Amino acid sequence: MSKIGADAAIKALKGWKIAEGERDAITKAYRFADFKAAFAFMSATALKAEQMDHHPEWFNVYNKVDVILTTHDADGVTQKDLELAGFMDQLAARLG
Ligand SMILES: C[C@H](O)[C@H](O)[C@H]1CNC2=NC(N)=NC(=O)C2=N1
Repeated sequence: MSKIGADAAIKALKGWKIAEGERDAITKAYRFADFKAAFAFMSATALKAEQMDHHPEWFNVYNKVDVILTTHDADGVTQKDLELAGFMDQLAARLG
C-alpha cells in the first residue's frame, strides 16, 4: 500500500484535518447524540476494521469519538485510510 499523504487525503474527504505531530496522519472529531450512538459507530467500525485489517486510533468520551488514521507500514496516509474514513463518514451520517 503506497503512501498518498495527509494533504491529498483531506482534499478527498469532508471534515478531516491533518493530524498534529510528527506522523503523516489524518484526524476527525465525530459527535453523536449520545453514548449509544457513539458506541454503535465504534462497533460497526470495529467490524469493518477487522475485515480490512486496518484499525483506527480513537478516543471516546460519552458522545465524542476522536479518530486518527494512518498506515504504519507505509509511514503515512494510504488508500486504506481513505477507504476507512469514507466508511466512517457514511456510517456517522446514518447514525446522526
Ligand atoms: C499486524 C497487523 O496486520 C498490522 O499491524 C496492521 C493492522 N492494522 C493497521 N491499522 C492501521 N491503521 N495501520 C496499519 O498499518 C495497520 N497494520
